[in-house]
Amino acid sequence: MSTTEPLPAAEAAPPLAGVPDVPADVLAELRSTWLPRPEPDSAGRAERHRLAEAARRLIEAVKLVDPEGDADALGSVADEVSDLAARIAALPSVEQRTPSFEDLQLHERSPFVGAANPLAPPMELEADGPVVRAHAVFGAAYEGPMGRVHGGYVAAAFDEVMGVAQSGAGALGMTAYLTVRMKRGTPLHQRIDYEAEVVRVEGRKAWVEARSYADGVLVADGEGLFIRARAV
Ligand SMILES: CCCCCCCCCC(=O)SCCNC(=O)CCNC(=O)[C@H](O)C(C)(C)COP(=O)(O)OP(=O)(O)OC[C@H]1O[C@@H](n2cnc3c(N)ncnc32)[C@H](O)[C@@H]1OP(=O)(O)O
Repeated sequence: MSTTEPLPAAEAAPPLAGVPDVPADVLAELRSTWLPRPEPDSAGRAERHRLAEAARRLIEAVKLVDPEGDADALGSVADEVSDLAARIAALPSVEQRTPSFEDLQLHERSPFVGAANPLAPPMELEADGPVVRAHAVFGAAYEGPMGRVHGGYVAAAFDEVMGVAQSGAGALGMTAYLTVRMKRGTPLHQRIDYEAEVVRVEGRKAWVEARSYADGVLVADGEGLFIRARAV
């Protein structure tokens, strides 16, 4: 995959031979975990999303704050944030009850697209069908080389969009391997576009290809093998 031509529109992609025959209602439910991003189903969930967004801003601010600045001010906010963390930890935890469907949604919990996960940029998923399109902006907390996204996060973003592509196509596997060619640095603070599609399925194995672009320029491409668990 060395072209910078975008993949064909999802609607135009032909049905993929070999994809297991997953019942339509099961596929629809799977796809509903990533597209479209649902509105919060409760006031509490909306506030949890607002909290996660505030935590993202906190992470970014902590990453960027100057240690040569006012040490007393730094110490004071460190105490306050520590107190806040303790207050949040004292609230009821999702791990103390049976998770709901909404709790389990990728859009809720994922470290890439999860609205409730402050580690998620968050990435936005854009398309239905076998071709997944996504975009994300990575802040300073994701920095590896100066001004560029850390290679581990570059690869992890591919895992997410490839995982969604094979899941959405009904392959339902887990990543067995992932190869990412980092052709240029992935810049921080600007939109990175992704596209991924299942290219081959054999039995429980699905091969997925993906590409990422910054301002229309190919920055990385790769492929992965996803293997569906044996039927039990
Ligand atoms: C709505 C959800 C959307 C999801 C979005 C998020 C996506 C995130 C995706 C992930 O990050 S998944 C988490 C990271 N991956 C893992 O934790 C996987 C850990 N590994 C495993 O659980 C198992 O190794 C695995 C399920 C991948 C395979 O175990 P199996 O016991 O099913 O494999 P088995 O030994 O039966 O081998 C089946 C075939 O696959 C081949 N194979 C197995 N592992 C392989 C490997 N690593 N590389 C290449 N080939 C492999 C194996 O040779 C064999 O080939 P043949 O059928 O041709 O003989």
